[in-house]
Amino acid sequence: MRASQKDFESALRQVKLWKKDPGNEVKLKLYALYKQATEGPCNLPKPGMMDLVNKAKWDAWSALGSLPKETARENYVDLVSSLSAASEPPSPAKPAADGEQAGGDLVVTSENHITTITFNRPAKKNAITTQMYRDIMLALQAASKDDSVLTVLTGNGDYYCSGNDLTNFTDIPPGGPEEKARTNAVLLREFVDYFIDFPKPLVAVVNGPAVGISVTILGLFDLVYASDRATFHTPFSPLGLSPEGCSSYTFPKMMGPSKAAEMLIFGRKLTAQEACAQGLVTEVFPDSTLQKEVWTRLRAYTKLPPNAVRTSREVMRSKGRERLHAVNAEECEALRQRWLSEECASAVLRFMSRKAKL
Ligand SMILES: CCCCCCCCCCC/C=C/C(=O)SCCNC(=O)CCNC(=O)[C@H](O)C(C)(C)COP(=O)(O)OP(=O)(O)OC[C@H]1O[C@@H](n2cnc3c(N)ncnc32)[C@H](O)[C@@H]1OP(=O)(O)O
Repeated sequence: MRASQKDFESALRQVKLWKKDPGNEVKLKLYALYKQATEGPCNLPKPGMMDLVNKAKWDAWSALGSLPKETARENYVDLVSSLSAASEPPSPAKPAADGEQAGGDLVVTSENHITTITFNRPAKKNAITTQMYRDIMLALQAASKDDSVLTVLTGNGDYYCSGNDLTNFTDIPPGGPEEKARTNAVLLREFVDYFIDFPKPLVAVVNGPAVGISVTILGLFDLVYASDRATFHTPFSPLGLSPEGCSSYTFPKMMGPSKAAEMLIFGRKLTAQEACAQGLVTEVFPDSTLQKEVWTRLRAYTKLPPNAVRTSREVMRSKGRERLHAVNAEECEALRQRWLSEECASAVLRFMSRKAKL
């Protein structure tokens, strides 16, 4: 099968997520194939004998002779997929040595029939930018059609996600705040709709604290596995906001109205154990074993007959879907109005001037 540009880009992202160093020999092979695939045959002058690293790279690249770019691309994808298949579960993305984040703010990988979407903005506690909302929708769209059985959301670094990036509210378009609020409401509704309509089991691996919209949408997930370091916080009132992600419906249903009110109206932060007791979290794991235990379990789940899994999920979900869409529409309209409020504007300003922390 020929590797497309998309396969190649996905392989490049996957390499950045490898936890283990594959060794110099593999790295040289990957380097040479990458250069051949993107630039064609090596026509650089040979580095001097003492320039050991660059000479090794030059040798590896030159050894590919006139191999066509497409073949190099294909060989690169094949090599990455063979090495990934033999490796450990997908590891959280690691920041590059110079502090730059590998793989962009959102990293999507697919292996062992699991598509993993990783928030990868650890320096900002994985706050979700407008671009990330769009990329999550694209990733869900692709995951709904790929050969994966499960789709996982997780975070890289110490946080799962600190919710909506509060600077999303600061670029005001020519149409003024009203236009911004209207556009945001439409986009938010579309974003949440993706979760409501997603056809495969959705799993959250909550590796650390979760805030705002990253918590509310958990009510639309099938499984929520959490580290014992995770906390669950929806500080909407202090921000002059109101709940979204269908949480105004899913949370009271799941935990009862008064526990939901404590979280969604009064902003009470839950520990992972409390969230588990309230039904928001499926199971809590010690932070040190979360990754190993969860990925082993998820891999076992992918071995179940996929059509049976999908059918069971569909019969469990179909009855509530229409209701969820109506709730989503209502929540987004309430938020459109909240975004135009003085309470919300001052909360965002307070955060921007760093006087406010949760
Ligand atoms: C397609 C759809 C597009 C539509 C867009 C519409 C948006 C829809 C939104 C729906 C409604 C809103 C839902 C929410 O999610 S509300 C919750 C918002 N989140 C917060 O209020 C959290 C704010 N952050 C904090 O309080 C603290 O940062 C936190 C407790 C999370 C961590 O504190 P800590 O002291 O450990 O770390 P720092 O504060 O120093 O943070 C490190 C850097 O990260 C930046 N940061 C963290 N969180 C956010 C955030 N949510 N938005 C922007 N930036 C964030 C923080 O500023 C630090 O940056 P610097 O190092 O540069 O100072």
